[in-house]
Amino acid sequence: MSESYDFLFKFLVIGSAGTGKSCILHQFIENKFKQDSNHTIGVEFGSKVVNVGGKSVKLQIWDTAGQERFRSVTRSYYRGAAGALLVYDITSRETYNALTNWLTDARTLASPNIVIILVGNKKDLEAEREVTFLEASRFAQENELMFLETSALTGENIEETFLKCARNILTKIESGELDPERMGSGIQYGDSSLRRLQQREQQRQKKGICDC
Ligand SMILES: Nc1nc2c(ncn2[C@@H]2O[C@H](COP(=O)(O)OP(=O)(O)OP(=O)(O)O)[C@@H](O)[C@H]2O)c(=O)[nH]1
Repeated sequence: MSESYDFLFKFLVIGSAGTGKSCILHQFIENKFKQDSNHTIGVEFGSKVVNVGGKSVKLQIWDTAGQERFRSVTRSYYRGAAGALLVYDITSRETYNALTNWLTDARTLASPNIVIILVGNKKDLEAEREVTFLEASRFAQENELMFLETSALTGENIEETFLKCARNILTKIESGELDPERMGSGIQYGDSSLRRLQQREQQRQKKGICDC
């Protein structure tokens, strides 16, 4: 069955190994916690259509391996991504310290305009927390990132993370800051949008004929 949607956005999920990227994607798509998550080899893929501000948006999501040995493979998937979830584990300072490198990769390899949301995962493990909410919020602010803490285990803020990122991209399209027709924007018009654009163009042409 063909799906109808207004836009398609390409998303990446990046961050160090073991931060919970695959579990976040699984929770978002299947609405349940992936019990037996193994390290991702290369990349995995998922997609879901969501409603954002009255528009239907298909999210095409690439979940990348965090392990260094897959870095050359995963980097080749960055190109033309419209949005990214940059994930660290709130119980691991090491994964937080690695954020700057991941961020540089995303902005140089995907696009300087990529919309990124910083995600502090494993919020359910409060007793083991090594990174405070405040310091991560400051990092987000300094680097122009949105920010949420999530739990792929309980599902807290998982859907909101994807929606927040998609909403931000949509706002930028509407304000003209992002152009879906630019090569490598990571955005495509879906059937519904194309039909609407065609109708608008036909009306514009009709008006042009009447005007002269
Ligand atoms: N308590 C808790 N554990 C989590 C959460 N998310 C993931 N985990 C656990 O963290 C481990 C790593 O999760 P993955 O989703 O495989 O991590 P990943 O970031 O995809 O790892 P790579 O594929 O190696 O990059 C697993 O043992 C998960 O069960 C969470 O929100 N809370």
